Amino acid sequence: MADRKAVKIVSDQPDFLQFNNLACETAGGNVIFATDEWFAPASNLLKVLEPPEFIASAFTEYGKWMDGWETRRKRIPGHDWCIIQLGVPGIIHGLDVDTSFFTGNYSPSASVQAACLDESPALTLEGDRTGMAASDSQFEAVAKLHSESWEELVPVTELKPGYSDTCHNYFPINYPSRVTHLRLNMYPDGGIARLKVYGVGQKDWSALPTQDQLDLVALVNGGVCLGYSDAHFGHPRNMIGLGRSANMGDGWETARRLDRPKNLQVDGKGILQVPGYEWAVLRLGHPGVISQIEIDTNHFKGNFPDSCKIEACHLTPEEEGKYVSGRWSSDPGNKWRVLLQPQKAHHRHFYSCDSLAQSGPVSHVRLVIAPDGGVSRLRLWGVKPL
Ligand SMILES: NC(=O)NC(NC(N)=O)C(=O)[O-]
Repeated sequence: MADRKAVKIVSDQPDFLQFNNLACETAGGNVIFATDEWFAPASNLLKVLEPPEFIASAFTEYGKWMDGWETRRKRIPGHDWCIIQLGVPGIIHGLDVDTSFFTGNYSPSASVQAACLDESPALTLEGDRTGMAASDSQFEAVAKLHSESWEELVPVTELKPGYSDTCHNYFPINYPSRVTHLRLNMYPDGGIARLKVYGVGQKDWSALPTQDQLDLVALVNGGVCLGYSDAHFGHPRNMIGLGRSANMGDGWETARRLDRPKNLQVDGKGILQVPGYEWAVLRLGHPGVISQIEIDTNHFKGNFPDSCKIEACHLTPEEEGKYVSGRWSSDPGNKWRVLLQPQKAHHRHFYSCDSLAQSGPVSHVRLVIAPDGGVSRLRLWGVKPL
């Protein structure tokens, strides 16, 4: 089941939660090694479409079925750890070590290390439920090559147990370097439901020929959502994920606006005349001139928007700073230029756009949907400037 839980930003939540999850399975994240996966596999850490669940009656031949990574009660020296390859390498701004439903068996402490292993031989290691010693030595052989590369992101820190009011263990991260791999250490053993790695992808744009068309807002190319008016059912960052969306949970979906007129009217183009709209602002991975737009409302069948419009502008990092204090908080009103006039939006649409209207490269876009609804994907094809 898709995550239909309301995405509600409450004031005591950290700002970094707005960024992309660079490690989740839908972004291509992968656990490449775990010291022990007796009760539950470490790959569960990266699930994103399913929030952690607890099924009281579910048991496996290994013990109680748990939705997370859970190791044995350790009876030998050492601690448990796993290596995660990020789906999208980038700059990490925060972590959520989520212990949901691990109460009498949560990991009491954890630490996180990071590395940039772009140039490394592929790490293709396998843990299993019984033969950890062999896998450990296999890993150590490779890890030795890189032992100097691992930096501490989070020191050994006590975790809170997985009750609904304590399960999120948030860690703001201030680490300016690009990360490709994380090592999650549990001290000494136990369970963690999910690891969310919030950040922004970083691509080597210098290696890309300028004439190449690229989806400039894609998660893998460094696109990021900076703010939105509403994300009740799904966060706008989902629109820039890989491929077509998996289901309705893998898209931006707002609540129904309450200011919809009681009797709806349309204009000459069939567009609803409504006072309200919803918006999401995204920063491109690199400024560029956009020539093609894709707006896909896949899976949103009874709840696609009536219309959508795209505006764009160019902001320097300093200018962006004026509008983003933690989150997108004010708006460069008069800087927006219309890139796509209001269009009906009810399936997968491709639009050519007028590069002249951009009068040069743009760095930010605002998708405006009216009155409300869901969009599964937004693609903005263009070229970076010469
Ligand atoms: N009831 C349990 O969860 N027990 C054990 N864990 C699992 N998954 O069976 C444990 O104590 O670690």
